[in-house]
Amino acid sequence: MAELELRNITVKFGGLSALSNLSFSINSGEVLGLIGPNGAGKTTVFNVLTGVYQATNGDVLFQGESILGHRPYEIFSKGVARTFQNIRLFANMTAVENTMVARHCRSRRGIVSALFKTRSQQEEERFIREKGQEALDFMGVGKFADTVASNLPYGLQRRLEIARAIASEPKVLLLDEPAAGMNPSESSELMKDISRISDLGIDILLVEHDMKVVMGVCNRIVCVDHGVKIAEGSSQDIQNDPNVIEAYLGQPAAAD
Ligand SMILES: Nc1ncnc2c1ncn2[C@@H]1O[C@H](COP(=O)(O)OP(=O)(O)OP(=O)(O)O)[C@@H](O)[C@H]1O
Repeated sequence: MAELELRNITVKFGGLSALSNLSFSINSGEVLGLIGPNGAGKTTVFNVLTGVYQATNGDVLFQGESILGHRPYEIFSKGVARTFQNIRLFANMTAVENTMVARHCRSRRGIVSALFKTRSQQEEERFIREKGQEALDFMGVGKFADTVASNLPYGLQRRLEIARAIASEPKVLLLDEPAAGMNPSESSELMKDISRISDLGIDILLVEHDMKVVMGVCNRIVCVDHGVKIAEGSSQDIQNDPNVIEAYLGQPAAAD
């Protein structure tokens, strides 16, 4: 079943079509890779799926219902979480506070109980902290719970960003270049993490330039170039696809 779907999406910036009539879906239980050369439109896809950009044409469906025109916070609350190409943590908050902010989207208490710190509010706050700590533990950064985010080394900040997304208990997680800046051993750890996240029942859309990571963890891959889908299939199909080879190398694959 399609969990999150782009249907005939076009996004224009002035005269430039960043996405043209693009359709694909992230299905239940899968890790879907989205690849393409620089400027192909991958981040624009994330911004459309999360309500940051509005499409010029087409529809976006979450669990079969249109979420077109919904605000980013509403889409996040429905269960679509993301990480960013350039890490965007709350730099002055501790690691656990970062995860707690994300978890608050699942809070049942209103503003009144928050203001008056009612007993039920205090209990819920404790619960939110526990859930945040669980997400940190899951991503292996539990012992840094009380460290201010900006004081964490880069690799741990990347892990914290994923922990923050997981703390919101998403149904779908969009990862934008999570291996950027990682060394080979960190990116091979990341591959294991992505599989463990998938095992939690979270569907994943992975944008990544590190092909070893993409080919290693994705069940299926979509390749875009100049905002158009040029190939879709298994990692093997994609590696052998002449359109993909041409998009990356700038010329058709040599015939035998
Ligand atoms: N806010 C914007 N205003 C104008 N043009 C934009 C905007 N966002 C993206 N673009 C353009 O849309 C095209 C697609 O950009 P996008 O960032 O989605 O590509 P990408 O595949 O994520 O690239 P990269 O791999 O380099 O991150 C590019 O030509 C880019 O310059």
